[in-house]
Amino acid sequence: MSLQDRIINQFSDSIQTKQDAMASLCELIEFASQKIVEALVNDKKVLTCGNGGSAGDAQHFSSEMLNRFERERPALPAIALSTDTSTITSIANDYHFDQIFAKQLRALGQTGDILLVYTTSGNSANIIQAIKVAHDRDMTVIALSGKDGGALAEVLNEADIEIRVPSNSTARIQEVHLLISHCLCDLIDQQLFGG
Ligand SMILES: O=C(CO)[C@@H](O)[C@H](O)[C@H](O)[C@H](O)COP(=O)(O)O
Ligand SMILES: [Zn+2]
Repeated sequence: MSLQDRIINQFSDSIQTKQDAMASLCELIEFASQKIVEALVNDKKVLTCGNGGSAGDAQHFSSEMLNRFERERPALPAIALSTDTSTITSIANDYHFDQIFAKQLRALGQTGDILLVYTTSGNSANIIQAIKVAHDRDMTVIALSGKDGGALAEVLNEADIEIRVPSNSTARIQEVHLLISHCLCDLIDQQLFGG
């Protein structure tokens, strides 16, 4: 296969995964946006986390909340738990990597806040630990996942929302997670500030 054929395959797979996700996930994305809006109008905030490329997704979403998405509007409260290297390295060094998000959440998470997690496998232990702390704090969890949902699917409760991308490819799932993040930003702005 030529290099250009490989590119065409990547684009085709990405387009197909997005079409599959569009067909199955619209209602859940709408519901997740309503949960976030409900938290924001009650002076709560969104905390985000993920590993690797998903750490970037978490940071990407929080920056669009704190700064702006596509229109001028007031800043919205969000914190990415994957950005503070001093805190992350000290928690991992002194305790365990599994605790890097959970310990921050114990300090920053409050009842009614939203924990927005990004994980393609659903099996990242530090995400599972963060979800357990979120439940202790009566926070709602919104999980952007993929594959078979992994261990995450078993720790979520009925008040949480799992948006599982129908794919087994980490890259394809991440590409759809980014699109879902942008949908959430658009829907949040629309519900809070109108059209
Ligand atoms: O971006 C990529 C692969 O596309 C990687 O950095 C990937 O995010 C990392 O392997 C993560 O550790 C995977 O974590 P998860 O999605 O299984 O929770
Ligand atoms: Zn990636």
